[in-house]
Amino acid sequence: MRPVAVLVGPPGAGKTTIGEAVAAALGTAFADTDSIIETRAGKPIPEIFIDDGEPAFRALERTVVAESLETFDGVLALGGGAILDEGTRKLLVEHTVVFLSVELADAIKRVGLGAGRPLLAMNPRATMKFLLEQRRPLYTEVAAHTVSTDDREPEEIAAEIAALLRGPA
Ligand SMILES: Nc1ncnc2c1ncn2[C@@H]1O[C@H](COP(=O)(O)OP(=O)(O)O)[C@@H](O)[C@H]1O
Ligand SMILES: O=C(O)C1=C[C@@H](OP(=O)(O)O)[C@@H](O)[C@H](O)C1
Ligand SMILES: [Mg+2]
Repeated sequence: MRPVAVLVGPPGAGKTTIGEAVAAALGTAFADTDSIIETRAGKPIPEIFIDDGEPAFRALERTVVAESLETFDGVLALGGGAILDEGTRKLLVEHTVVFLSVELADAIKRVGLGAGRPLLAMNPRATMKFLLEQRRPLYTEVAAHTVSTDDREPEEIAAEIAALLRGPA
């Protein structure tokens, strides 16, 4: 088993929201590695960062992503920072990866003051600007398709991705 598609992109790109809609359109399951991590850790992501630190979160993320890439049959959304890990990027070479791109203005509008994303809890605008610049080449490196989400409704974006995954009629 392997995912039908893997969604990557920065926080606020809409991986969770659009992933669910794409899975519904295709009649497949949806999973988000952040939710799996929370279930496994028994606590929300901000608490993992506070109690155990970011390196512990990244280690758990690496394990959960690798397992999901091997076993999950459906649309899989990754957390925005999963692609920072070189091993994860190597695994993604074998998969259909869709990069949901977003520019700073829309990303910040969507995540506000972090909304459960500990990396953005302080100084969200400067942090998001840094994350976008640091990660853009990594998202591009792993992706077979890039879909822009700026100034677009989730339903429209999901329909485009579902059509792309179905392939030519
Ligand atoms: N295309 C979009 N336009 C407007 N708001 C969006 C769009 N995509 C997602 N959102 C909103 O932005 C927030 C973050 O979306 P989410 O799916 O959690 O992103 P990610 O998982 O990539 O961090 C949510 O409140 C969601 O409803
Ligand atoms: O960008 C990141 O490093 C992170 C993004 C979050 O997921 P979303 O991209 O779904 O917000 C979550 O995995 C964690 O807070 C770290
Ligand atoms: Mg998400």
